[in-house]
Amino acid sequence: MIETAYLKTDHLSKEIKRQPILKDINLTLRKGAIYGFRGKNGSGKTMLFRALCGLILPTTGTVEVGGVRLGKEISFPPSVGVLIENPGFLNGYTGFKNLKMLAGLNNLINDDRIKESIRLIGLDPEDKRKYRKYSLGMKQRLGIAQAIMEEPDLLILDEPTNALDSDGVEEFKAVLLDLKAKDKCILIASHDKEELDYLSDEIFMMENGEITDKYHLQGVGQ
Ligand SMILES: Nc1ncnc2c1ncn2[C@@H]1O[C@H](COP(=O)(O)OP(=O)(O)OP(=O)(O)O)[C@@H](O)[C@H]1O
Repeated sequence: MIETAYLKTDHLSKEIKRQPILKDINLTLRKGAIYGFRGKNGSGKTMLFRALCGLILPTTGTVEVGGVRLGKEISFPPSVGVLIENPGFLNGYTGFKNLKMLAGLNNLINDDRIKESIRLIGLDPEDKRKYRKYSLGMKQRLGIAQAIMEEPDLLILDEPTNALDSDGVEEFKAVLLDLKAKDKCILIASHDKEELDYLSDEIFMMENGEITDKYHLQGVGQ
């Protein structure tokens, strides 16, 4: 089978104030696969993810998504869902209203799909509590729902499960495997080796802004 790359980086490097943060990153990632990124605190996972979704520009090298170079023809990947750090949800809105507001930016999905995404990740779309009353894990679940609700071709999740209970982790895994089966390209950074090994088709190890090792796994559902 010939696998075509969906996301490709070519000698991607990033310096901030002359400090190298990312060093010569070369990735070729396809759709229908889950990629895990592991590495110590400060190894560059979040910065790499920022570069892959167009939030920072490389100092040298390129990022291509769907054959289009970021920062040149387009600023952001055409179809992307992102969970990096704290999403900018509004404290005074319910979970549903927060997602509805964000869904309104692209206008691709209806209320039913928003509610389904909330339900899939174990929250109640009819919950009348405001976001400020949500627990840490509920906030993280809503962040995941936001990232997946439009079923984007590229999904970038930075430590998506660190506040989740075991039910939340199971719901998360099921959602991701369903998206993988729908031919999405999925990237996850996590410190949980077991969870990452379970979900991923390939693992990249990062150290000091470099990819120092990678290994293939069976990948669940293959
Ligand atoms: N705004 C910034 N300006 C300068 N340097 C930064 C900035 N943000 C992060 N860094 C540096 O970039 C490097 C990579 O940080 P990054 O957040 O990507 O690591 P990480 O692998 O995601 O870590 P963690 O596991 O703690 O989330 C670190 O050395 C960090 O100090």
